[in-house]
Amino acid sequence: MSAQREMKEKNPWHTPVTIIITVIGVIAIVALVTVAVLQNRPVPQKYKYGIVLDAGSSHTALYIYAWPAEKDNNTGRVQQTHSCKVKGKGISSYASEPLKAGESLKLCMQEAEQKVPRKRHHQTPLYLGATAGMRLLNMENSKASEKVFQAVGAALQKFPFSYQGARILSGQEEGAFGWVTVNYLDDRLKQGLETIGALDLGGASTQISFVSDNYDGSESPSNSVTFRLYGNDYNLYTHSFLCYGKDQVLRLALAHQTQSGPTTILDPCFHPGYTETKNYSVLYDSPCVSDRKPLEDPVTFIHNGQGNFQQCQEVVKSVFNFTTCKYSQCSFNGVFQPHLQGPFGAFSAYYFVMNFLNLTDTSIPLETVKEKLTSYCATPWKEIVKQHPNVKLSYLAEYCFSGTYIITLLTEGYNFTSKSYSDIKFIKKIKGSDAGWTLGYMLNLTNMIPAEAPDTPPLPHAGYVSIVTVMALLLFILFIVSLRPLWPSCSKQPQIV
Ligand SMILES: Nc1ccn([C@@H]2O[C@H](COP(=O)(O)OP(=O)(O)OP(=O)(O)O)[C@@H](O)[C@H]2O)c(=O)n1
Ligand SMILES: [Ca+2]
Repeated sequence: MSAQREMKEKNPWHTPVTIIITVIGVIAIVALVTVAVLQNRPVPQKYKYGIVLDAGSSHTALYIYAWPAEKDNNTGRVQQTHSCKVKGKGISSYASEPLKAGESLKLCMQEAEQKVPRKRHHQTPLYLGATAGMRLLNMENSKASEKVFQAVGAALQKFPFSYQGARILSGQEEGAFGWVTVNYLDDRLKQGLETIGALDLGGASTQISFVSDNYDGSESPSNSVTFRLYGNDYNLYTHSFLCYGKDQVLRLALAHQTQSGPTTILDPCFHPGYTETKNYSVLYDSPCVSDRKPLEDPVTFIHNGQGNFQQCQEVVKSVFNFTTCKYSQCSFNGVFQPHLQGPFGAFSAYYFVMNFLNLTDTSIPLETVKEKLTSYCATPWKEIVKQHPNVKLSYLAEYCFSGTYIITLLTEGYNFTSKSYSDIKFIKKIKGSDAGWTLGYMLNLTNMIPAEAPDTPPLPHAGYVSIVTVMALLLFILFIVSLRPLWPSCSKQPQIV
């Protein structure tokens, strides 16, 4: 008995003071760890949404973007979560039946209603931006373009989103927002990295936008767009060539070959054996070519293919004017262009065409690309149709022309060389979001790219909690150690025998 009592007295952990301190300490640690764990458990992420309709000349596409609800201001955070291709042609093709332009959007809009959570519908901004097709219709018949916008606006307002209007983008906006999109998606803006130029090829216009160190915007100010994004200043060169999208350039090329009003043409840009009867009035029904219509022409002409890349390039070159330039240097049609500075991302029809032709790899020498095009264009139409049974014939017929146009536009038009050609990347998407002007347009209208870099806390939250926990533990241990004189065993003096 007495031995047991002696042991109890000697064990310092059995004194009331140390027991209380230990219990309090354990409770404190448990509380701290619980707080740290609770603070860092993954909470279900809430998202905000935005919808942009890209009303292009050839078709309309709807894009849904989403971003974490609390972090509107952070770069690289907005992502495309869904896209929908509207059935049928672009809204400008409904000039004579505007109500149908509105109706055409319904299916994609209903899809958007399903994709955006119901409780977010009312706060989801919805924009429609129209590009070159509506620019041309507006030039040709402004009343008709107004009616199309009215019909489209009325149709869009029937949906539960926050409709922000429909309008035509200027060529500068289209070019600049395409540039913002690719650089935002590639995380180049927030980090202040070297930017990527943007090359966009549509059906009715084409855009080139890039930052060049020796361009300050003073020469040809109409080509200059300045931005301050995340604390960095950008002086962007941008130009949009109306009528130089691939569908309108095809009209220009055919106009060049039908100047005298022939009944038959042998077109080097179409495959041998291709033959189609075409209507003069349809071909010349566009402000891009209407003033070139032959005075005396038959109703139709027979469009025969010949399949000769080199001669096709000559036809394509004829649609560019290289003779006038009042600036230090020009691309074509007397338009100023500073020295090219890569890298470049080339998207939309650049990608569709080069992807179809298996030519997206720009490490292939330009000479080899031309050889491949030469052999592709020379392939008989019958064989091309056989090789691609699932491709729409209207698309299929034009890839020889389109490939030739792309190579000619890049080299003769914009002055890419055999060397700088490899600075171009043909792309469709970056990190899951389509390259195009729509994301940049929405980021701008929702003020989601700040001019100044946002302040970031020096430590992430998890790091902060961990450090606090470790410090608290250390303090607790120090506290226990500092109480050592109170420990019963320590207070006893060693006995010298
Ligand atoms: N798989 C596809 C899809 C489209 N196209 C062609 O690509 C062009 C349309 O490109 P797009 O970027 O969609 O043009 P839009 O936005 O409609 O036109 P714009 O920007 O000029 O208003 C059209 O000539 C269309 O025939 C193609 O060759 N292959
Ligand atoms: Ca477009």
